[in-house]
Amino acid sequence: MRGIFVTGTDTDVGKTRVAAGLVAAWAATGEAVCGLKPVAAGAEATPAGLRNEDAEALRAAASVELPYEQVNPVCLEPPMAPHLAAAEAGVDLATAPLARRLEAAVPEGVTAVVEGAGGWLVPTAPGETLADLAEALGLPVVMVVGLRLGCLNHALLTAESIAARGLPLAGWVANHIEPDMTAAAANRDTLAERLSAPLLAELTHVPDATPAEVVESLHGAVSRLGREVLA
Ligand SMILES: Nc1ncnc2c1ncn2[C@@H]1O[C@H](COP(=O)(O)OP(=O)(O)OP(=O)(O)O)[C@@H](O)[C@H]1O
Ligand SMILES: C[C@H](N)[C@H](N)CCCCCC(=O)O
Ligand SMILES: [Mg+2]
Repeated sequence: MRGIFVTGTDTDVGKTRVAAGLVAAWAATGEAVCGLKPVAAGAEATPAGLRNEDAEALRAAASVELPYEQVNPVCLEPPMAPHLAAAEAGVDLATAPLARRLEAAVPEGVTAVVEGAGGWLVPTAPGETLADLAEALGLPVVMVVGLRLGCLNHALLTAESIAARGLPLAGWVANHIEPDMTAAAANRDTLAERLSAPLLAELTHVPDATPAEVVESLHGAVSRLGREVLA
């Protein structure tokens, strides 16, 4: 598969904002691009079936339209750890068949932006995590850092675990999820010094950012990823 896997330092750090923004920014350059949300926990019942808002946002940003079930093959209703929601629903989260489904869903020549769920090592099937899925798909990783107290440790642990699997960390995004984090810029600089991957973009704190505003802040990230990862 050609694309990137978007992980984050935690749940609620801005992975969807970044992933959907990257999809839209790529689409704006004329690229054939789609978003995928392999496993979603937290969904609404609709007449068409369960729908998760991350998957809907990724679909809405795409230039290549895929059926909902291909974008989000596993959609679980309760907003909780996915392996627990899957156990309740009797759903199997095994990596290998899920990776095969995703690969079959993305047409040749289409770039896929794959959003994880929660952080890097969120459990899936027994003994497996979402990191195994990123590895099975063979994708370079983009890490979204939600800038808040505690994120330095989370970001450095995540980067170390990505490297330990031999996956490339294509870059990271500094996301100002808090309006008034103390020493936000110094925390960003600390990570820039200690992570070997490039800082791809910085998203300022904007609670109700429009898609156009998010795209604007990700143009540079898309051209860098395009040159270095998708070339
Ligand atoms: N830069 C920002 N400024 C203000 N609010 C933001 C920013 N980035 C994200 N948010 C808000 O934070 C919340 C969480 O963001 P988002 O849904 O993208 O997180 P996530 O990492 O994808 O979470 P999940 O693990 O559930 O997939 C959303 O309400 C989003 O609008
Ligand atoms: C419900 C939430 N928004 C995400 N979909 C799932 C987050 C799982 C986190 C699991 C954990 O690391 O404890
Ligand atoms: Mg999300």
